[in-house]
Amino acid sequence: MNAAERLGQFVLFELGALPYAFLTSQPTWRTHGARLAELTGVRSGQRLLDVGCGPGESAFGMAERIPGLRVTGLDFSQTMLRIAQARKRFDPAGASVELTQGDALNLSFADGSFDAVTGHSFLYLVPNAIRALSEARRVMRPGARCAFLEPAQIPNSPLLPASMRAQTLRDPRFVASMALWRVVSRRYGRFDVDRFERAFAAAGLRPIEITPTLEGLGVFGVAERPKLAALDDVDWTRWTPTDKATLLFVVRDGQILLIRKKRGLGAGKVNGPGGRLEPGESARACAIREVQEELRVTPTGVTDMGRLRFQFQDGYALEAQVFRADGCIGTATETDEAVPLWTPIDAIPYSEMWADDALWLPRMLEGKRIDGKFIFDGDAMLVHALDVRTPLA
Ligand SMILES: Nc1nc2c([nH]c(=O)n2[C@H]2C[C@H](O)[C@@H](COP(=O)(O)OP(=O)(O)OP(=O)(O)O)O2)c(=O)[nH]1
Repeated sequence: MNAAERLGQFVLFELGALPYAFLTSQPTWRTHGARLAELTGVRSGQRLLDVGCGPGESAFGMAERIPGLRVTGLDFSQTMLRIAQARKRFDPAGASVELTQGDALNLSFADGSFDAVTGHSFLYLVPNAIRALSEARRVMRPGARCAFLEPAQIPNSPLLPASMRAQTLRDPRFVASMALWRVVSRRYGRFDVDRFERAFAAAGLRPIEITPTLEGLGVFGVAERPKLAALDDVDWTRWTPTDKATLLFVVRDGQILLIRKKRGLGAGKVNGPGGRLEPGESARACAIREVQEELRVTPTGVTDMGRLRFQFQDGYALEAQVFRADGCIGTATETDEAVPLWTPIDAIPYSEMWADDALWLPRMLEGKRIDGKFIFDGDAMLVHALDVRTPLA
């Protein structure tokens, strides 16, 4: 960005923040913001990211329309956010909205961490709309939708249609906000069906609907992050798990110590003992602690046998480090977490285990190191890749 562009941004987003907040604090702006949330199909309890939230009118409108929705409003302008913070205190929906400063072209949120992304008058102002949409796609869970309201490209039109000008006395702020929208978007660019479709496609989003609004001055663009269907649909180089967990298999005298899991992820299934890492804990320490907690034994001769990466369709991602032990101290005992199952190695009940276990557990028991990637939809394994290596002596 050159000096003139930086100055333009400062004037628009910092100096202009207060008048902008004044003009956009009106019911029509709020209603359109709320409509954006509805267009994504997001529900109570889910998380929505509103990019370029400005002074927050749309974000508050969404939180009000869908009670229980957890809205994160993001903007890069300190002044806009300061105004939004002040308004949050007295807005009836303020408590459901979290405000954060950030760059929409480089979001600091984890992959798949939102159920919806919205933007009101946002894409037309960012220097790179495709980059902004790609980032939105990354932080959306597969199958989630995004919705944007942008000024529309309408050839040879007057500044405002006569019907809108006629509302000036009744709703001067709304009419003024529309006039400002038209003037600023003449300089920064506008959207139509074609531009939305091209931008969505370039960002890997599937268009759902692109419809005019505001008497033709605005256009809603709604798109979906396609569900995961192939391993390449996940960027494994940037992949960060929501949780890290462990699995540990004690193998002694031709038998393997399995459990019938009583609670947590995969309850009811047969598995190895294991669980999620506590803050600051190493994978090895976690694996040993989980065996102690679940079966009241302490594993000995513990070896790291590799890792498994699970990406779930709903956005949850789990990395599990797998360990093997050649013995344990104590007698495996039932707890409120697990029932111990000493099982002959040739009678492992794979049909009662996670679908992927039949792929890698036999290889691990042959002494091979494993590295697996899996995409799951609930309990169903959709695709997988397994790398098996003979460990160095
Ligand atoms: N064998 C196998 N284990 C899996 C698969 N997917 C998966 O999450 N697991 C394991 C890894 C973890 O040991 C366990 C999930 O952690 P957990 O729910 O037991 O965690 P936790 O003990 O911390 O539970 P909680 O206290 O939070 O309830 O499930 C899989 O596909 N195969």
